[in-house]
Amino acid sequence: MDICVIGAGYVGLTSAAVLADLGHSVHCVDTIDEKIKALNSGAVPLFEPGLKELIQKNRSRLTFSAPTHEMIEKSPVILIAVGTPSSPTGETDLTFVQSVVDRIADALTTYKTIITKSTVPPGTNEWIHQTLIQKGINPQLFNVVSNPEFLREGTAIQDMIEADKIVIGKRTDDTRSVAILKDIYQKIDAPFIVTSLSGAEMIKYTSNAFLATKISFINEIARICDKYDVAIEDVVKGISTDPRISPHFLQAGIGYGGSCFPKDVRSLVHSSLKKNVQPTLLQAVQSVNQTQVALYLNKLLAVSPNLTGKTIAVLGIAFKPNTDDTRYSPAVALIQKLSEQGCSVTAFDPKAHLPFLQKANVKQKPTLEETVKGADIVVIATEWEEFIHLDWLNLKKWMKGDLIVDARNCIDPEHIRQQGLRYLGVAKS
Ligand SMILES: NC(=O)c1ccc[n+]([C@@H]2O[C@H](COP(=O)([O-])OP(=O)(O)OC[C@H]3O[C@@H](n4cnc5c(N)ncnc54)[C@H](O)[C@@H]3O)[C@@H](O)[C@H]2O)c1
Ligand SMILES: O=c1ccn([C@@H]2O[C@H](COP(=O)(O)OP(=O)(O)O[C@H]3O[C@H](CO)[C@@H](O)[C@H](O)[C@H]3O)[C@@H](O)[C@H]2O)c(=O)[nH]1
Repeated sequence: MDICVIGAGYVGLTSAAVLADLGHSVHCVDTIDEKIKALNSGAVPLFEPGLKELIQKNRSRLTFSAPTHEMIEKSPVILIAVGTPSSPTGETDLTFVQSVVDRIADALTTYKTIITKSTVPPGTNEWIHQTLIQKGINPQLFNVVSNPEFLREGTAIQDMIEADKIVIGKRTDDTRSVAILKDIYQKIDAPFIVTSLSGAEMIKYTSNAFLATKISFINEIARICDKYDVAIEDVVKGISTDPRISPHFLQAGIGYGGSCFPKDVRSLVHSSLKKNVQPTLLQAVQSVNQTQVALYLNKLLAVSPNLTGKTIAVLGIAFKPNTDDTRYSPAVALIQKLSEQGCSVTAFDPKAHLPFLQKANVKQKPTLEETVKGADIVVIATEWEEFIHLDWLNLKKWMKGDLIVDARNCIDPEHIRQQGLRYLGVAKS
């Protein structure tokens, strides 16, 4: 099948590569010229494990270009994967979706299945349908389908190919789309969940809000455990054998970040308030998360009250391991807060770059050794494998001080102490 994927970001590129790998002919378009140039020269403008290789493998079925009238006109299936960021009020900014809808309307002459993969608030897909009709498009010429994406950065390809479900939201008068989507995804062995347009939109937000809730819940429990000298890991181990709880998404630390959880919880809060429903629990989830970085900073200040003039090495910039994405990264927020304390911050990440212009007292270093050399304190802010399995004796030699702050609960305090270093964490005995 000929598919036009609009947007060459994490979701668009992964979708394009996976759909090409499933045997479809895919045209991936983006408005950013440099991205298209990079893709056409064999580079991938973001880091996602396996993506470059999958694109190379399927290059004969994959083209990259600016969004042209012709590209949209000739594709019977259009997949929208553009960004849906937060506006300052928390409401989802649909500017990119709106511009795609305008472009589709200009090129819609033959029947099309318009699939929305971007995460959009309840009511958006129906709005797309109505907008196209208002623009004079015959409703017989298209169907709008909500097909939210559940991939995680770092494991995007596997998550898409081994999906635990494929959610399809459609209008009741749409008799064509389910068969078309089943055809597109026929090689993926996952149950289809067919629901209304807003039902699919709500499934996506509910999934992210539930996972964010688990994280804030365990972070709150860790705060209590910290006061009673209880290791949070022991508590998680103790509760997670119960299948009703499960061990997943119960890793305590500096909180959730990334391009999805913060903005999607905000958006759901906004959608809720818009209909006069008080989102008490969702707001509490946000409130815990927004104070996690300060919790770690205060722990550090309790041990080392004056950070002025100190050198702090922060290991990790990305919002989680195995990605170069720094959107809403708690590690970046921590670096920012530390820099405001008047200390010198050196930062290192295997893939990510500091998003803000480096300040006089904040420097990203190219190697671990250069980052840690002369540091009074080392903070693990993103749990990359290589930080979990550091050669601590070497690290100790490079450091001036001896304090290790584990902001991701990812290292063994006993092991650190055995190397002659001091360990600081929340709810770690
Ligand atoms: N990143 C994830 O892990 C993830 C997972 C599931 C769902 N989502 C959702 O998927 C959507 C995309 O997320 P992302 O992280 O891939 O975004 P992104 O910001 O990485 O990429 C979006 C791309 O769309 C392009 N674009 C914007 N307007 C365009 C237009 N009119 N025509 C062509 N291209 C255009 C941008 O230039 C950009 O390259 C969002 O709604 C997000 O919430 C993201
Ligand atoms: O137990 C945990 C699990 C995660 N996190 C943090 O939570 C954030 C999000 O992590 P993760 O969910 O692994 O990454 P994303 O790539 O943002 O994926 C989420 O957001 C995507 C976009 O909507 C969805 O598609 C995915 O299903 C959903 O997991 C990161 O900062 C993690 O460090 C924790 O603090 N503790």
